[in-house]
Amino acid sequence: MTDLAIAASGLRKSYGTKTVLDGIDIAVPAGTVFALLGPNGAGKTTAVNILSTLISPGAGSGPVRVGGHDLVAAPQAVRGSIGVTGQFSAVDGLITGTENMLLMADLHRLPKAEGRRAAAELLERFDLVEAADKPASTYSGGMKRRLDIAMTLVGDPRIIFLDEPTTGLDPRSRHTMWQIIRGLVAGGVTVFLTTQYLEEADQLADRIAVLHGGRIAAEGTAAELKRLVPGGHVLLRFSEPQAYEAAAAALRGAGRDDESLSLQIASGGSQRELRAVLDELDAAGIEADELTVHTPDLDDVFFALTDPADLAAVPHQTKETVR
Ligand SMILES: Nc1ncnc2c1ncn2[C@@H]1O[C@H](COP(=O)(O)OP(=O)(O)OP(=O)(O)O)[C@@H](O)[C@H]1O
Repeated sequence: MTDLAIAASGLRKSYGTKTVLDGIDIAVPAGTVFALLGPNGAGKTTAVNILSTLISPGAGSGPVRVGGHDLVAAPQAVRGSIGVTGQFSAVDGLITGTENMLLMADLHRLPKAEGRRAAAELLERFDLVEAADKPASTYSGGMKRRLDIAMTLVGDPRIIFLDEPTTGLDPRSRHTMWQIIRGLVAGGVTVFLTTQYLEEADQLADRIAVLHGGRIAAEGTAAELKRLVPGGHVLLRFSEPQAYEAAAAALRGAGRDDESLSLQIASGGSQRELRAVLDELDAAGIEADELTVHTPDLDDVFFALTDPADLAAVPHQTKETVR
């Protein structure tokens, strides 16, 4: 298990009587991207804060190792191997991009020349050279976020924590950020990210854990998680009630929506299954006005696993691990 960059078992944290983390296990192999997914207030930031030594693990937590160091016994060593980009920017708007970078270099006690070299190199890498001498308050949201990550990388950490790295960014900036994260991983960095965006986890993460009610409700690759939820179907829409009724009679077992004149047929979306539906329609001489194929996406997984009603009904839901 030495190749785990982050390993935590039975991580707990409570505030007063409120249990935020109720014993979660996390194992992130070095050089991979792990996404912790959860709705607002699920405890994602709390997990990041604990793993990055900003707050202590709650009583009863199992051992936690980050970068091979024990979190409680050697917090300084952990800090030396990680970088953290929090939800709220660490960028100081009153000073320039370069000055923000040099400030980080000072915090990392880099010799002056090395600090300047690292700052220049990172500003270049994050496409901030032109803006480098302008006050950071003039930067766009995407530029500030890039500067934030560049600052995180000053000490060349091998593990980085990104708490909701693209929240509030426009689609182009979000894609740029994804490219940056992929670039980091290609360079061997381990990334622990939290996100509310399923697409983001789908795009970036090797493994995804869904946090709900203080527990990991499910964990696996995006494909494995998608397999947890049924929901693949073919949707046929009709404009003529007669055609709709005829199709419903031909496709017995299809779910009906009489208002929208649409039929839903459970399907994995394969060519063979689609052809079977079309053959039955052809045989009955019916043509649908619209046909769409819906395969389950992470949204379906998220909604299936993080229904607030579950928490009231099943306070200790079992963890689903898919391999
Ligand atoms: N210092 C604190 N004192 C009391 N309660 C806290 C404290 N920090 C966090 N909490 C509570 O713990 C819960 C989890 O918060 P956390 O910020 O970890 O969630 P999150 O998943 O990161 O949510 P978001 O997506 O909204 O940032 C919330 O209900 C929050 O109110």
